[in-house]
Amino acid sequence: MKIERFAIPGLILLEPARHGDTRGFFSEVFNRQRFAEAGIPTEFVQDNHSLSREKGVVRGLHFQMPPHAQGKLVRVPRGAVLDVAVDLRMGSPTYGRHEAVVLSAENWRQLWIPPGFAHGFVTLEPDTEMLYKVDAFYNREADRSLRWNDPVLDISWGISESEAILSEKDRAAPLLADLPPAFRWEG
Ligand SMILES: Cc1cn([C@H]2C[C@H](O)[C@@H](COP(=O)(O)OP(=O)(O)O[C@H]3O[C@@H](C)C(=O)[C@@H](O)[C@H]3O)O2)c(=O)[nH]c1=O
Repeated sequence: MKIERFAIPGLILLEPARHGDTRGFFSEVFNRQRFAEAGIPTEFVQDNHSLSREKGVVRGLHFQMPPHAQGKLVRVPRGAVLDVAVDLRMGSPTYGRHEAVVLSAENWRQLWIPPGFAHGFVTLEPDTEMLYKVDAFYNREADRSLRWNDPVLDISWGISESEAILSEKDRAAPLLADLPPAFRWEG
């Protein structure tokens, strides 16, 4: 399994092996021991699956307030996304900065996003499915959005506001400057 880290501490990109043969392929997409060795020592409590019908669907940027903060292990078994994680940990050397990576059925990459980040993605292909494991349960009251195209975040989504297909909740999401501080950097 290939493992890559970023300038933003905590984010981990993983690429599990895919064993191809004439029938297709086989892949261990999650192995608790190997993922723990890679720095993801967590117990997951929920598996989520979403389908986005069109190219240009933007979901995010989302997070849950403590004590319901979620770490997310995301992957794309069908289609492709540009996946984005924004560091919201107050005091972090990379607070407000983000990473954006392509996750696709083709590149087979997974992104580990620890608690303390806002997460979102834009679909690069129609009929894109996202699967992700989370380490805390969904909590509707703790669920928050951050405006996907807040200029302060400076994220290159590759689409304009008029092209983006968003939920009403995400369209009305607040800017970073208007969010209450949610997370503290713990080094
Ligand atoms: C996230 C979630 C939503 N729901 C419900 C609430 C709502 O009726 C419906 C759709 O919810 P949303 O519009 O929030 O779905 P969506 O916009 O796909 O939300 C997801 O976006 C990505 C970027 C994430 O990082 C996820 O954690 C999650 O926030 O599903 C659950 O029942 N459980 C869950 O864990």
